[in-house]
Amino acid sequence: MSQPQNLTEELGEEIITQTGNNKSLKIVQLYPRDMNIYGDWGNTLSLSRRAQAHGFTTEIVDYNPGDEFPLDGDIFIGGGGQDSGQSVVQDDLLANAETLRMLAQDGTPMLVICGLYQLFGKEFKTVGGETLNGVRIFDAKTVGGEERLIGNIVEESEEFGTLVGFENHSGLTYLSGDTKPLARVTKGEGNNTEDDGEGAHVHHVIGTYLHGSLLPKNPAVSDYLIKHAAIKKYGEFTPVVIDDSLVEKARASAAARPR
Ligand SMILES: NC(=O)CC[C@H](N)C(=O)O
Repeated sequence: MSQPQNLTEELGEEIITQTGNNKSLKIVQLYPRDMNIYGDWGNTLSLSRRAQAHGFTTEIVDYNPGDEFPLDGDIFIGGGGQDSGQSVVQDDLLANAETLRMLAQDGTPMLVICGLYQLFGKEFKTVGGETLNGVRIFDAKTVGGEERLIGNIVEESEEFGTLVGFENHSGLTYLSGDTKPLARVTKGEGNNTEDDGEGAHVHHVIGTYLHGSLLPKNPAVSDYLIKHAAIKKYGEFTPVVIDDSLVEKARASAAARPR
């Protein structure tokens, strides 16, 4: 199914609500035209709704190749894509690599999933023999594998506790240097088939193979992104206690599912 040209325009009325205070967060979705599969748009929507529940007004901005880069973004989020989609965005991404590195070092929260996670590393050698250079926020290299790693995944993260989700990738990612994994896999594969690491986490930038059900099923990750965005912009974050009982049921059911 083709993506709408501008997801924000399509759903804008619904997702931007006034909450009566003057605090707002701008969420930038990176490359929704080419990098947005397996429900990744749902992460953006979920993040926006969660920020609204914490009392913020939210604005979602799509960033596609050639657009003016939204330097005033408070949270950057990007999804997965096929190798071909990654190839399409590569030049634009590299043109913005220094800006993204600067924002990351400055503490801007970001969440990048699968295909964009791979491109936030140093390089991705595709199974077709192409080398895509990355942004170098993560000290990570990815190599295209012959086999796809597909299925439900459960992992334990120091920062977030248990994370549940779904992975679907052939790229195998290897971390080095100071880049630590986001979590240790207890069910599924994660970064590669050799170690139990999944994803990566440096500054406030999270890379992961968990797709569109990540933020709806793991609100602690949304809260982390919102908290760091709010502290960076306003110097404070006062969380609202949100009833997560339904989420807890969904998490328990996801964790119990077979691979
Ligand atoms: N789901 C994805 O984003 C896939 C990324 C990459 N093309 C891979 O298969 O490894």
